[in-house]
Amino acid sequence: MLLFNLGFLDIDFLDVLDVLLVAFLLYQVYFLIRGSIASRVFLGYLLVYGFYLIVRALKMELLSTILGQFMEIGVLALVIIFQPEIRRFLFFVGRSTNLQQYPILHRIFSQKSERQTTWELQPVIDATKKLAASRTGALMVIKKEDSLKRYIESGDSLDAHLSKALLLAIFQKNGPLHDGAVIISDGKIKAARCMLPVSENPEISPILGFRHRAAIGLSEHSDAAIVVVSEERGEVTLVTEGGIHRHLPVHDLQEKLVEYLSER
Ligand SMILES: Nc1ncnc2c1ncn2[C@@H]1O[C@H](COP(=O)(O)OP(=O)(O)OP(=O)(O)O)[C@@H](O)[C@H]1O
Repeated sequence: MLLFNLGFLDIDFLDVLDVLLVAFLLYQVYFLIRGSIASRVFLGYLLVYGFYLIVRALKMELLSTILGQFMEIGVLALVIIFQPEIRRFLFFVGRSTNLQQYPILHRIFSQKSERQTTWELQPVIDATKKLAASRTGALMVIKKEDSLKRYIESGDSLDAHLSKALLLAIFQKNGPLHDGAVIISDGKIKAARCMLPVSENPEISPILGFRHRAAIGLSEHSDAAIVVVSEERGEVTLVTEGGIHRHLPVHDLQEKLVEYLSER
């Protein structure tokens, strides 16, 4: 269906839709990679691509063949370079899809895990209170739906019953297990000394160091709830995919944790 004619250009409905979709996709890509080194690589690739289109339109055979080959390899190179961003994008798309609407998919993809109850979370709340009061740094990950297998495997396996005493012992300043994160799932401390992915988001306050960046990094890759106790300031922070809640009084932490972990 022809919409309008611009001199030598016939523009129909599908062309307009095509341009709008490309613009939307480019904006999403920009949104995902802005501020990172990847954004400069992407800009460089776009410039070379623009140059290639001009060279091809001018029918400069040799140059367009060379650039054409480069573009083909470039797509593969882009997939490798942007692997974390692509993963984040697909994760975001997958997460935005409410599986509850599709019972069969929900049954296939949702892991069966016991819901954390207030009672199960009590040791985390009590330990957080004590850790914050004594300004002992801590990083505690509480599993929701997404598997945290690779992060659990990065640490020392414990599979121990969750208790306040054990959490306090783990995060003791000179203890062998205090570095890294503890991962809690189904009322158990699965592992300690776990390594989390560090967020590269340039908008994170410079006041927050690696403990907080690791918590934010994990929230970009999973739906886990992460509790951080700052060693420097003794403040409590809860990080979830929904955002960062800083300066949390302990009773607010409990409320927010229960609310977040029980919502689907
Ligand atoms: N990628 C990571 N995964 C898990 N734990 C990490 C990671 N990076 C840092 N940590 C933990 O954070 C500690 C360093 O915290 P750092 O002082 O840089 O962070 P911070 O956010 O400023 O916290 P604080 O306010 O407690 O000082 C490390 O000793 C380690 O236990």
